[in-house]
Amino acid sequence: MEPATKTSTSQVRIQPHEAAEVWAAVGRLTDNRDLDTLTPDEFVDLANELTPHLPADVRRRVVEYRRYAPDGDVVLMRGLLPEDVTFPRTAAAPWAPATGTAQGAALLLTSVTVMLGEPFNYASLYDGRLVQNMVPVRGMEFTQTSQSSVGMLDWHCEDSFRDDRCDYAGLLCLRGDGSAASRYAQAKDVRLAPETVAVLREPRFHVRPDPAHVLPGQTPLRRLPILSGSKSAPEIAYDMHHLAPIDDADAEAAGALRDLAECLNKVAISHVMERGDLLIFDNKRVVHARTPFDARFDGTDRWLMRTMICGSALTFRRWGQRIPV
Ligand SMILES: O=C(O)CCC(=O)C(=O)O
Ligand SMILES: [Fe+2]
Repeated sequence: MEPATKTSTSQVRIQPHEAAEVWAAVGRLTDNRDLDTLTPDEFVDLANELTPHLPADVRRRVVEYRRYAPDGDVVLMRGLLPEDVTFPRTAAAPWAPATGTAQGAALLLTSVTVMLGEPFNYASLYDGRLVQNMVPVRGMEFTQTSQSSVGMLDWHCEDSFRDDRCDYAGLLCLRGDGSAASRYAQAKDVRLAPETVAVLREPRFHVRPDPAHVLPGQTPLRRLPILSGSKSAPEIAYDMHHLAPIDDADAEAAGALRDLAECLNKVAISHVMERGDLLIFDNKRVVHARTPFDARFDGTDRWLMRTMICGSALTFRRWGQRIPV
């Protein structure tokens, strides 16, 4: 088993002159427009136009990751944002519209992730904004949402309560915080007794909706196995706080969940996101978390932008819209 001190599965370093060239292309394509006036489809179309301007190595590595993930289910790109670009104050909410140079960062993030499929968001999450801000929010410090800070954001996959949850998510860091480590654990690194794995592969669990979603009425609990898929590329659906055995008396299932939580901590990969880091993870094969950090709420707090990606053209066409309900 790999030691827990690993920092990432795969890294791509973007050179300063490459980042400057891409940023210049962002400027040309934006052409002084307010990108917030574009529809989500128009925004993604524009991001697609930016993609050919990305460094060839970035494009090659993203396609390789999508096809074979040869170096693992998490990929980290570093140095995507030029050092001399300044960003506005950290957004005040996940759904706050990007302004000024932050619009360019959102476009850049989308130009990379669009190589994996269709960027989307649910109408129920953060006002359905395509690019969301992962920022601390006052009063939300101890929640199990991206708005938390002094509280640990525990192990989860994005939106396990939906069977059409995203295939990938991309996180671009505009402003880092030295104490906040993003943590990842890959399903393929999980080592458990065969009988525990067998329990986790049975649909003996159900998951509650993520509290970050604004949902009408009672959403039914989704019944699911925690582990699925092939042995060589296993899939995982996990949310430490919102998942439980369907049967309260199912001690075997509860025990398997405990063993899994312990194992995830052992195989965790940690990375402190710095400005210009773009982290992409496979939401079907990786669970993630974030360690506590202090928020000042003064415009200088940690700021990541996130997009979620649907890798299936079929699912995307079924939704019939980029912001499905
Ligand atoms: O802030 C991070 O590193 C991850 C945030 C996250 O996982 C979330 O908002 O769901
Ligand atoms: Fe998350």
